[in-house]
Amino acid sequence: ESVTTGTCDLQLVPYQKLLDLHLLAHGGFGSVFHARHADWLTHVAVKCLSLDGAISVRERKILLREAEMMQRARFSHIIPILGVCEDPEFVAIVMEYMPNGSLDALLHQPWNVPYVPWLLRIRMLHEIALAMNYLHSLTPPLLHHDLKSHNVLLDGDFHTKIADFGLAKWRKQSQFSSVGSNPTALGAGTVLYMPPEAFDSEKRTDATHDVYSFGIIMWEVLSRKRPFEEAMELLQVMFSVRLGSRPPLEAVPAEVPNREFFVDLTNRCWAQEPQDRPTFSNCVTGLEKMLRPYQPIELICAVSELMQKQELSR
Ligand SMILES: CNC(=O)c1cc(Oc2ccc(NC(=O)Nc3ccc(SCC(=O)O)c(F)c3)c(F)c2)ccn1
Repeated sequence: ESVTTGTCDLQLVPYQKLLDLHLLAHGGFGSVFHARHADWLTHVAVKCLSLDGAISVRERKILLREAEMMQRARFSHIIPILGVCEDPEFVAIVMEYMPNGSLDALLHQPWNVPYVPWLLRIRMLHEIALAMNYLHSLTPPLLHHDLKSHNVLLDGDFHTKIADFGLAKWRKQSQFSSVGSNPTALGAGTVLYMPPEAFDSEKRTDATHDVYSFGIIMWEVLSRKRPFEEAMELLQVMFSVRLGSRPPLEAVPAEVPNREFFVDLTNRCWAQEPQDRPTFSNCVTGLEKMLRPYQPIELICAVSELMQKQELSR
């Protein structure tokens, strides 16, 4: 019993197989629950659209479109979809549960995570660039347009998985829906990762929009600071970004290995002119060079060091 979308089929998950459902995240247009699957014996994340009451035809269509997109986006560093639940009174997407939460939480909760090894940070940036390079190399390219640290999730081994909660805004009906009209209606976090051209209602953003967002994420990973946290208003961020202002590169610590490379790559990713930004394949090539000098065992030690310190600070 499965739903065929695109190449391989999705499992149809009966609602009664989802045990111990409890709320993980809630937004204007949807909710995400944690659950255990009765047969698979694994933890799953379940996303349903929580519009008023009954499941509308429109709601079902939107969720199935998201499932198709996730199906099309299947890749090693993109959150894996496991199935869809299509009961009369409950329609949802079932996907892998990410036990280590979001990159945003890892970076900005120093009391929980006192230290994030540089080597692990470089691996994370490399994996995000790989995932985005994959999306952009699909035909037609799959543009994310909401890449932010909140949408980067971490599995049990702290490997990154690109996600798109999309709870605060209507699913992208078209890739080129310009947000110039009312960007502050989007989730607050979104504006911080939007390139200057996105604030021009005439202009359409393209693949370089995601590269700009990646530049902001790179700064955030290396500085462990929130971008533009000094700004009082999102409108301030929009105007200053359009005038060329960016988070301060001095916040990238001196002890970052190959600091010059990261400062340069960050500057190029968040360039004011879209055509001056690198492609994700350029980013992957550069980041791979940064990882090459390390032995695999060093990464394993970095992850276990993080786990131990996280354990201690619990
Ligand atoms: C502690 N652990 C957790 O809290 C947790 C929460 C969790 O919640 C969700 C996260 C993401 C999604 N949905 C989603 O990722 N959809 C989607 C759509 C399109 C594309 S393709 C690119 C694009 O077009 O954006 C794509 F890559 C992804 C969701 F439904 C639930 C999942 C796992 N663990």
